[in-house]
Amino acid sequence: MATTKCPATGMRCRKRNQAGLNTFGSPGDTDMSPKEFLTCLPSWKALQDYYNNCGKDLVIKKLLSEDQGRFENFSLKLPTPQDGDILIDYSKNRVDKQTMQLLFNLAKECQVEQMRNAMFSGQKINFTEDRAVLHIALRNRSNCPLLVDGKDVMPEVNSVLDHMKAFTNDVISGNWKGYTGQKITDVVNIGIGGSDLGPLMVTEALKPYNKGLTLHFVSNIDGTHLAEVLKKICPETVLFIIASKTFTTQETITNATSAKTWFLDAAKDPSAVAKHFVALSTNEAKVKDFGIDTANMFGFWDWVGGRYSLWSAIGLSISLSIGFDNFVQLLEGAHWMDKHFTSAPLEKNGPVILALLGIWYNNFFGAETQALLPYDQYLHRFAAYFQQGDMESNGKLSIKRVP
Ligand SMILES: O=P(O)(O)OC[C@H]1O[C@](O)(CO)[C@@H](O)[C@@H]1O
Repeated sequence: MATTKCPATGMRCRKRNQAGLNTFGSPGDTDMSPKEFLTCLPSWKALQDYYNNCGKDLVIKKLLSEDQGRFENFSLKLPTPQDGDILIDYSKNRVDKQTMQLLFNLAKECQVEQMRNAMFSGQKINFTEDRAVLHIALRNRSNCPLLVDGKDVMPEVNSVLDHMKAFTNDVISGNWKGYTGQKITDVVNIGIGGSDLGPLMVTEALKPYNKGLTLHFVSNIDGTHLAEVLKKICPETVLFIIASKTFTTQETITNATSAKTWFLDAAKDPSAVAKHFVALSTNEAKVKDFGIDTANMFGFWDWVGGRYSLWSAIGLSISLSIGFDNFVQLLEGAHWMDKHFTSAPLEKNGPVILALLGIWYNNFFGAETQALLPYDQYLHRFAAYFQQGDMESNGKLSIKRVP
């Protein structure tokens, strides 16, 4: 069987060929570096030529004054079922019609649509770890079967959601009591990376929907992060969520252990841990070792990437903050966007257009900085969340600058 190098990693990509995906449309073996591989594509060369000839001189102010219909031509309105339109206005970018056409040609030559369909059908497109990339199953509100290794993952997804619902309702209503019989008032999520930033960003963004519990997030290995939170809470009324896909991450386990010591100093009785500690993880054995009752464990699966895990049990802190019904609405919104992504043609596809603009700026303008400037104070954590996704996708932390 022919192997190809993956342009993203340079690794030989037998797995991807086995999945019937011919990497980036390239037949057979190649010894090219990933960058060479990509830059040899005719669509890439056409973009480079266009950039050299006129793309580099595009000026937004001039583009706007020369084309009265620029806003209409370079924007998308995506009508949501209940919440009005999402407007994606990309008219204030250094692109013209020709640039966009060449970018769409690149996407087609790189088989973006085929790769997207492979991802949505549970194929193991994460060939370096031999895993499916299926966070979309977590928000698959249509509930249509999604198969990984021939097995429908939806029953397990729904069963964890049921567990999250029952638990959320119990804690918010006060049915769930602490070791002295008091209701929970504070929730501390201990995690890092995707097990922290996604829930932190969403609970901040959706603060107006908060149902009454106070949420805290601890991620830093510097003990003062936890110490400052411990000053604000009481062992009798706190719930610790230990959020870790692997349950081996040093920062998280260190902070979780300190939290447990602090708690037991007050409670004295190890059986009280069950009332105040829950785990979100894929690693049942490690959760048990830590001393958390697996009845209080909310599971997920290896096909959930850390940076996409807020849609999984890792979103329990979100559910506790805004209530389970609102958490489901969040899943519905993401599912709606997934449907748009899978059905809209590339030229009218919001996520595809935004990604292509990134490719244009990053590679042709050499822009190293991308600024996210949310006006809305509730979105103030968004940049950190986005940066983690960006860092992990690129395998490096990129501080970027748009010229
Ligand atoms: O959830 P875990 O296993 O503790 O990992 C935390 C984070 O560390 C990473 O593995 C690397 O940053 C992320 O992917 C993940 O979100």
